[in-house]
Amino acid sequence: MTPKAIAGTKRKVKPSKPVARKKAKTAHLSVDQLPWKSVARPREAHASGSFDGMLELEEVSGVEVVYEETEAGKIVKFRVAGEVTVNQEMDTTGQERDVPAIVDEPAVESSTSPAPDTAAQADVIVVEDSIRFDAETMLPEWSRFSLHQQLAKALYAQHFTRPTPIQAEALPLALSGRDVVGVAETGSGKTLAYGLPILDHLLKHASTAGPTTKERRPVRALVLTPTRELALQVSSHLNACLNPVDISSAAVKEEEHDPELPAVGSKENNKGKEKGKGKEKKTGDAPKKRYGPPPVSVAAIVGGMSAQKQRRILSRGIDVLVATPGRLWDIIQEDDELAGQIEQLRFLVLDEADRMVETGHFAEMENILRLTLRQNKDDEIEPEPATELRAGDEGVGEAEDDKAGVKDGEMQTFVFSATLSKELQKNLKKRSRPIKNKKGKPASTLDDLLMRLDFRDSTPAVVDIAPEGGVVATLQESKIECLANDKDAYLYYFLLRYPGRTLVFLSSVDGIRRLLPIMSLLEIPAFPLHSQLEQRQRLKNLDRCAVPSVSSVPLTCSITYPLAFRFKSSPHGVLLATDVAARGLDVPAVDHVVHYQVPRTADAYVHRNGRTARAARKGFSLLMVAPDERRIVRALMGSLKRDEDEIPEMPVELYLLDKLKARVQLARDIDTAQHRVRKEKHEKNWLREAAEAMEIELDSDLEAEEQGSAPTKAQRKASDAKVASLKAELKSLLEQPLVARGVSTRYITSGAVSIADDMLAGTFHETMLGLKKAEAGSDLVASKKRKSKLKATVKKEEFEEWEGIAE
Ligand SMILES: Nc1ncnc2c1ncn2[C@@H]1O[C@H](COP(=O)(O)OP(=O)(O)OP(=O)(O)O)[C@@H](O)[C@H]1O
Repeated sequence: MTPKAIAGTKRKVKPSKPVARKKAKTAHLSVDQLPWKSVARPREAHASGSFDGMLELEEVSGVEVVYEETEAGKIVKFRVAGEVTVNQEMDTTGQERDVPAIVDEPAVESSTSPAPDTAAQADVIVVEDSIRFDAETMLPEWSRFSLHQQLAKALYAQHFTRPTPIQAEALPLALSGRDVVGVAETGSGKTLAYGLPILDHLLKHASTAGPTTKERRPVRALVLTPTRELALQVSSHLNACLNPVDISSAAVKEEEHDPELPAVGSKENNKGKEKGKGKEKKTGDAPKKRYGPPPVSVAAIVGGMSAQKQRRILSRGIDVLVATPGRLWDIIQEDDELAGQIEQLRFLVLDEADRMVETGHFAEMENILRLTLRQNKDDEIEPEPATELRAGDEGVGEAEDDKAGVKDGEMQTFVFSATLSKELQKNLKKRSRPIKNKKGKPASTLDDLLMRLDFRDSTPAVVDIAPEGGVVATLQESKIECLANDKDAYLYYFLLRYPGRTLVFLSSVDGIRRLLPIMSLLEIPAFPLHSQLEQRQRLKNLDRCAVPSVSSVPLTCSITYPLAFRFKSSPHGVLLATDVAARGLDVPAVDHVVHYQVPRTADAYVHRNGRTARAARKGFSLLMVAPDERRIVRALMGSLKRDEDEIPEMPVELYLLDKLKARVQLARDIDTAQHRVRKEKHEKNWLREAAEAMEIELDSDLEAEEQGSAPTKAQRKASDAKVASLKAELKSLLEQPLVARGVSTRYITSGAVSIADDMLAGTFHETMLGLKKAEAGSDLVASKKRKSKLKATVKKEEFEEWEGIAE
């Protein structure tokens, strides 16, 4: 096969095996040397159950498989898209044959990012644009950062037209070599705020950083995250910025977004320069794919991954390693080379640093951080007095003084979270030791941990743009004050009244185990997520509630995702979760967060709420408050410097709630009856199995006792009948329509409330007849108005009824 001429090639890379160069047009490599590409999965794909526990996915594309009959047996040939042909010869028994390696000259995309000279890295598809990409005009809001062309294209392709506020504040600092402590609201794009400077540096220095063929690519950046899910998410978020991008299809998508934008190649577009939009210039026909080494690689190494896979990833070389501290420390202990690389890091990131200490990773974190300390004490810089940067401050983005910033080639440190206390930020910046308690210990474990960071910057820049009180502008909060026993009914009401993807936070695994069967009996599609589930099941359940968001689907990438990569979308999915899901997870389009139990800390409240209202989307949170939790709410709001009455109360149609309470009670009765039977069976089996395992015979008295306490056949029959009758009763209740007070379903235009108009307008509620279809947030606004009118007329004492119950 003859490779096609490579049009527009700016630079050619020497073949990794010079002997074979130009002797043939084909490459004979082992399976591992095929151009495997780590698939940058959409963020929610970390949740994909379709992967059955696979935490990393690689694919090889553009490879044609050809079978040839030869005298020696059947040969399998892998033909790679016209540029390189990779032959893997096998006989019919599947034995690989040793064929000399011959590699064609791969093309690289840009002269600014020459690729390392290594065959192991010849595994990325380079897309030659059919239109010219001009960052200045196509992505003007990012142009001041002069990001590497690849990153600009990726941002364009993902329709990230402008930086988010934290990105706008942190990028200039990080790009100019400062250490940065970034605090910004949940879902505000912190990952790219630290990720883009790292990738930009690595892409721009790819030529000098390139190792030789035999060397393992050294880890240049380490991102530590508290959970596996978050590590996988960060890795795929960063990989999405490195994926080859086909700008022509990105431009087409852009047009879909903005109807005013002329079609690529249209007359208007060709006049683009004058019009100011659609300035891309067509330079050819369909985009061309070619193969070249990846200038930068990002991968996650987390618990649950096979050792073999881990070794393969590491041996191939990772520039940006995203890891959880526990697993990373395990590997470091057995891998001196990796330990050496961690000592030489160019970037260190702590994402959600405050959670890291909560999850009990303190010891591993401490060990890893110790590796990043400077060996030579003389290198340490005297800390400067602190000056805090706020959005809008002059001088943001410029070095505060001549000494600020890290020396060339030294490690830059980024610490990001949505919740880092002001006191801690100040201490970090001044690098002063935290205030100690009476026993001489630091004020908090987090203080202690962060004080172990060896910032190379004399004055790490602190960018704190977290909103006052931790509330994201697009989030609407609400609360329901009710008895603890009524929470199931109120939750059920909320889920029926406001269908949507809902994340319900409970404080214990037992709570989830109790609620799950009740929800299931009430036909609510609920899934559990907690630490006692297997990782695979956790990811699967998360997936069930996730759908791809527009920004996360690689619409413009030249790589097509495998078919298995389908999402089980469930627009009304309900996830019953503990705080395992509270931090960092970017599950797109979560409509509501419900705090079934009041969180114990203000940070937990902020992070739980942060699972909705992400990336400037609207979101809604509901706090369910039992009388004994009011005290906690008061303290929680106090520590956020807010007034507890600020959170408006959710309106509830009490007439319908009563009907739902009856259903919930039945579901509980059924569950209790079934649970009793399950428990009896379990206990009986347990005793037998334990006796069998110990090879002992059950004491005859014990057996008799067991026989005596065990339900008789008649009793079992009676209990089965009871469950069946309760189930039938519940079924009939579930079949009955929920009709609001005063509504006549027989004569829809009559009755105190006519539903005819709503039916004609299509605004009627499908499950709750008589109510209008509404978003939780809009109902809240309406009820707020209603309440303020009422307030003018009704005596204050009447509103204080609740207070009476609470005290
Ligand atoms: N400039 C941008 N424009 C539009 N969307 C963006 C931009 N940058 C990031 N996003 C999207 O915003 C979402 C949230 O980003 P990210 O997960 O980084 O938030 P975060 O601040 O780290 O949140 P958390 O504190 O909850 O971890 C992601 O889906 C991401 O793709």
